[in-house]
Amino acid sequence: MEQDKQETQPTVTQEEKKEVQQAQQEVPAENNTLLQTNQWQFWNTQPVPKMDDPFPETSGPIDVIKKPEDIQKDPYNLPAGFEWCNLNLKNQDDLDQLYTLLVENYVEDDDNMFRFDYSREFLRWALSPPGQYEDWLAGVRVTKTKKLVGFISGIPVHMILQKKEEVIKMTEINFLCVNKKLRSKRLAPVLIKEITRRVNIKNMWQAVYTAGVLIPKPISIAQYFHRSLNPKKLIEINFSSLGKNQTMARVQKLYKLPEETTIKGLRPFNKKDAPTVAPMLNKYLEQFDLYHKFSVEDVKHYFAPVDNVIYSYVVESEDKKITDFFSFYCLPSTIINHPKHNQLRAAYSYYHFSTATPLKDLIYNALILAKKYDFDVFNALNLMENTQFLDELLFSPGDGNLHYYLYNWRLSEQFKPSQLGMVLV
Ligand SMILES: CCCCCCCCCCCCCC(=O)SCCNC(=O)CCNC(=O)[C@H](O)C(C)(C)COP(=O)(O)OP(=O)(O)OC[C@H]1O[C@@H](n2cnc3c(N)ncnc32)[C@H](O)[C@@H]1OP(=O)(O)O
Repeated sequence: MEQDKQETQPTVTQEEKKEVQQAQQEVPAENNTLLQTNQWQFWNTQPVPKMDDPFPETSGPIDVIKKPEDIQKDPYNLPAGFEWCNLNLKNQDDLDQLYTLLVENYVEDDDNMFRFDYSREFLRWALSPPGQYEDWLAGVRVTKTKKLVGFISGIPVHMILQKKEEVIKMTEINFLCVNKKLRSKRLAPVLIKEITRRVNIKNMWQAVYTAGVLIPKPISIAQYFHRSLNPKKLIEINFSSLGKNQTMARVQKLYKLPEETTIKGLRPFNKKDAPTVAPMLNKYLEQFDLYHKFSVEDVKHYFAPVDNVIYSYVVESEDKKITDFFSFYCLPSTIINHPKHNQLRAAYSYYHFSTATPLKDLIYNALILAKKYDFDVFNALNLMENTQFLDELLFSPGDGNLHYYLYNWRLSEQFKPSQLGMVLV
């Protein structure tokens, strides 16, 4: 939800910006008491840095690698009446069950007005990348009814940290979810321990994940920014509101976009572009301290356009050379209990690179396309080089933070959002 209720371009001075950036590097003040009581019953047992640990001289793993024979062979015990399952998203019934679990129980905003509604096609796309392991989509079912009540996913990623040459093969964890009726029963730690076991079996010892909640210990804290595309609807659903002295007509005029894109040579990405796009994207990402190194197969999978899932574009020069790239993904939210609207259509800025067209122009064209595809809002995090375009393209800061985490890896520094080169869906 938009934090700034003013539907105008935020007027933030450079100094204020610096302050915000600095604050983001520190643990938020309201969590100081948690920090002192050190109350993390589960997280205190895990190989993650403590909130107040000093930064070491060098980065590296926290726990030693276990010998294969020391990795627990059997799944972790579940409470009586529940059982483990592997989800196969090619199976329509499994896909339907996962969709239903998430659409009814997954992440909501702080005011419980919106809940993510990842579509079935989106889940299939996000959870079936090249090299996926079938037991990394771990579900918990009620033994009697087989109803899916818990889930956690891992996908393989090849990470580069702090500009080192070495690729660290790890897992990206996402979609941790427990049915609302089973909350606060310590099921989440069991899901996390079980996926850890399944990842360790594949001889991988690190993970990357993001969460709205604060747990020990974020490597960085990014912030969401929102660009209105359909201001009338956003105001009607209380996502944003009219500022003082503003009229709906003025706000609509402010956010109006052209019907057609403005960059010559802009066209949808095609799988055939992957061998060119993969090295260019990796080259762009090299400037950041945390990123996933994309293979050609990854690029084909992650960026081949799919309606209502992923939209990707390249800019081609007159001599047919690809110079720039941008993409955004489609993640609607259910609008909880609204008399008129039931879904917020949100586009999220994903990966991009630019060698000829300024980034601001690329994202301006992403906005035009997102509007054309009937999205209500375009969201972006303040990571990578995104602060270059947020102000000028009329994004307003949101009220939620996104914490980035690494499992079993201690960093020698706290990352600023601008050091992050990775977007998790
Ligand atoms: C080497 C490989 C390693 C692989 C694993 C790497 C780690 C992956 C880590 C997971 C990355 C996930 C990335 C995403 O998917 S982030 C999205 C998370 N999902 C949601 O927010 C959906 C709505 N909420 C729920 O479904 C439940 O509230 C969940 C399932 C989140 C917790 O269920 P419940 O509310 O019924 O709680 P509990 O009684 O079972 O358990 C309480 C314990 O769980 C800790 N908790 C709560 N929320 C989170 C959270 N988002 N990440 C990590 N830990 C979390 C909490 O601090 C407490 O521990 P401690 O305070 O006592 O210490």
